[in-house]
Amino acid sequence: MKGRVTKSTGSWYTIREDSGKMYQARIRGKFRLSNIQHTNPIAVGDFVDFEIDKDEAAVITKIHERKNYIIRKSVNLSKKTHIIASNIDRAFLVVTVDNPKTSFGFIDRFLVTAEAYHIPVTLVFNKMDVYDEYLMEEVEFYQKTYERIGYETIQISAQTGFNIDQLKEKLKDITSLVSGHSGVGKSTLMNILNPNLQLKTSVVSDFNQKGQHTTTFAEMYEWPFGGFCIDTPGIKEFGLVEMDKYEIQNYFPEIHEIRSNCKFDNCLHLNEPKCAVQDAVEKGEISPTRYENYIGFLEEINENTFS
Ligand SMILES: Nc1nc2c(ncn2[C@@H]2O[C@H](COP(=O)(O)OP(=O)(O)OP(=O)(O)O)[C@@H](O)[C@H]2O)c(=O)[nH]1
Ligand SMILES: [Zn+2]
Repeated sequence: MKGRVTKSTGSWYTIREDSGKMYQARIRGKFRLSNIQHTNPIAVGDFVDFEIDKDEAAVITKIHERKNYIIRKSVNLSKKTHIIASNIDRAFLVVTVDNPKTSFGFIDRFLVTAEAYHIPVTLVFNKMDVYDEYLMEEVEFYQKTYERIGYETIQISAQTGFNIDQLKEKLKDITSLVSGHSGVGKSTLMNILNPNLQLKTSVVSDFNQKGQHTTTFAEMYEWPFGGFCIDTPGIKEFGLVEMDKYEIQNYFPEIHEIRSNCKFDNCLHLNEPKCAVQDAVEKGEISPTRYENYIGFLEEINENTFS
């Protein structure tokens, strides 16, 4: 049988069979032993083969190759990482320009990490119902900045329902991740997209009241209109993936596109002569804030390397 892992506790895995029927499954030891890189051999989002053994228990027999996956550092001290979720078709980053204001820095950090993970991103501008003319212009400025380098954007209001049908069209039939920092209206949005999600919120708080481990696990939900959403409680942003200083430019599409025009192959676009990227910033073809954030991320990497 074939299915997809929708939830994992570490020893039990919930599998949604292709027909929609749910199973509780275990894994065979060999998966654990063969896993040298990650603490969890199987993650939410994985496509798996499974069978029902002689004791009527479901057992996972095979994991299909992952298209992509997101990770976090393992809680124990090992060098291994924990796979949070896999096979994500698109991430939707909910942002607001007021109450709270999402910064370019936060957005760019998210985009760089998503690029490193090979996950396309749509920027969702929420709370459009409350913006005055000035803030609307700010939204449009952000949209222009990101659309011209290839990111999709959409304006919505989770409160009034503005453009929610258009957003559903984008979420339909794919596996998505919805992120955003605290207060942007992510929960409000999830609840209008899927009223069943309200259940989950209360389950999580019960769990915490018992004084148990507060690490919550990712879980995959089916949207009522088709497609899946991977919820990662407690994870507001991706952790920065470990990167080499020469690698970062690959995750800025507008830099990546023109870097071969720089005089030096190993140009970092800081103050090297005949640098196509610095020229493009000067001509206004590359957004100055994007360029500043590129330099900021480079500096962070340098600090980590020397400490
Ligand atoms: N005006 C307006 N308010 C909104 C909208 N969406 C959410 N809000 C309000 O913004 C506040 C934060 O919304 P939440 O849905 O709790 O935000 P969140 O992103 O889930 O925040 P955390 O729970 O901290 O992660 C609440 O007071 C919502 O009522 C919107 O489209 N318009
Ligand atoms: Zn350069």
